[in-house]
Amino acid sequence: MKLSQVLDNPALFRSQAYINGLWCDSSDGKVLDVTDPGNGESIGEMASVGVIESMASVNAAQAAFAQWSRALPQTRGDILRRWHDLLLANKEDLARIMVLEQGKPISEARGEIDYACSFIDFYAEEAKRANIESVTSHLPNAEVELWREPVGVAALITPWNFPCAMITRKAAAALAAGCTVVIHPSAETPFSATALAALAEQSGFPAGVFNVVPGEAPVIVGEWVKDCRVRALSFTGSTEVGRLLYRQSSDTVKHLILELGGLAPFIVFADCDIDVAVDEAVKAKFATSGQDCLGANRILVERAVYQEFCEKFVKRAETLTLGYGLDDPDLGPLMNARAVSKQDEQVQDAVTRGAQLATGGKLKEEGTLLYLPTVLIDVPRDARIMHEETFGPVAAIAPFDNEQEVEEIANATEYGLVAYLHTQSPSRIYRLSRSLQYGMVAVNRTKITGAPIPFGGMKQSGLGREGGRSGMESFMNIKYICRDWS
Ligand SMILES: NC(=O)c1ccc[n+]([C@@H]2O[C@H](COP(=O)([O-])OP(=O)(O)OC[C@H]3O[C@@H](n4cnc5c(N)ncnc54)[C@H](O)[C@@H]3O)[C@@H](O)[C@H]2O)c1
Ligand SMILES: N[C@@H](CC=O)C(=O)O
Repeated sequence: MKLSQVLDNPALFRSQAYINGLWCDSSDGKVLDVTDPGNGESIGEMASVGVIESMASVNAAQAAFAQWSRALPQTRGDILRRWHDLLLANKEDLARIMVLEQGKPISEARGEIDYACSFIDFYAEEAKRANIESVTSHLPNAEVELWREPVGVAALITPWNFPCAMITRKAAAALAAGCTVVIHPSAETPFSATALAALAEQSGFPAGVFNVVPGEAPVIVGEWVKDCRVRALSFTGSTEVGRLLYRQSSDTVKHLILELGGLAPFIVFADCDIDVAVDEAVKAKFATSGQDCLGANRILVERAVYQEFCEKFVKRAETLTLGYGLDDPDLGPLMNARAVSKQDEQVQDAVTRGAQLATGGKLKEEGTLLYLPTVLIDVPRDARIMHEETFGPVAAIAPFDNEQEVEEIANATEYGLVAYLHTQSPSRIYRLSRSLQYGMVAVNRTKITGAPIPFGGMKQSGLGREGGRSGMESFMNIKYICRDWS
């Protein structure tokens, strides 16, 4: 099915880059073929632009910065608000675009549009609150002020698993702060990005403020990292590419926001409500077919309730439906064949090292990307799945005997994005919330994200925060003014 055939609003189907308020093809005519992971069919071709367009996007964003950064915050907020309203008005079409290019179930896609909108809503307000701060002076006859000013052009690089929300979480914050943006979406999901650009154009962002540049990532982003005019780089994606961009940005000392991979521990103590813990673990593992940076990668269960938990979890996993996103199953397909191979490799490795495969471990049907919800139990600590992000529907469960042991297992990783904890003991909640080396700790629940919170990780899960007040401050410099009044 072609994307253009499933939209009520055909203006959302854009197959070109959006630079300086104009839609453009690649100067060398290159295109990307985008396929539906649900059936392998081509849904359309997107312009795959190169160095010329990448540089042009920065030229445009730099030229637009002077006016946009000086616009009243209320004006920026009003335009963001119009963008928000247009996204909501086109929610069904945006959700369908996402299903066709990413594969997720339509209910999840609709949920993502709401989530994406919530960031624009939040920052349309927050734009007005970049207040000047007065500091009580430490010097005689001096007035001390801190001003918050936009850093300049911001490069935003986003992954395929949340094709809209990862863009709005960055772009709304940067635009509210007064930055102009150049956005590079993943090659797997460029149509969501250009649909957002079509709505941004309609909202009235001046030319050059909002640019979307699809194509080969190393070519496009490679220009941006070198360019001194790009003052901030906000990246969401794998830790591997994050490390590369960190190195590449060092020559021009950019502000960096890195939202990288995770290896979340999901810790279940015997004193918790096991049925709740099972329900929450199923959500934390299988949402978006496990293709979520917050996905529960290691499910660690206290030995006294281990067997009960495993039986209930396996039963639940086996009831989950798997199918085509528009039919709204519980799980959709994986993004590509590489993701399928990774599941197979991690399952094989765990089994070879002594884990038991309780269910799944293969595709629902050969030739598809529909990987069965899979549960491995008694997974040994040296298995790959206990150290490498799975990013798929394979759950790894292992027992533990005491708090000290589980804390040590949970922290024995380079990652530190989110940890889940299930226990009724207030003192244990307090102790572990302190000692878990994670940027976010979810206690007796799975859903914790939203526009007002500072999303982000520690260690090699990233730098800086997105969302909330800190999300906007990431795109601002503090200028210190000291005035003599004697
Ligand atoms: N922490 C978070 O908020 C968060 C959110 C979503 C996804 N993720 C992570 O993202 C990963 C999955 O997404 P992905 O497969 O799209 O990640 P990825 O790192 O392969 O790609 C992310 C983005 O980087 C671009 N990119 C790829 N290679 C590049 C290069 N050499 N130079 C410049 N840019 C390059 C891609 O085109 C894409 O736009 C997982 O590791 C997941 O945990 C993190
Ligand atoms: N699930 C995350 C995105 C990571 O993949 C979120 O809620 O923002």
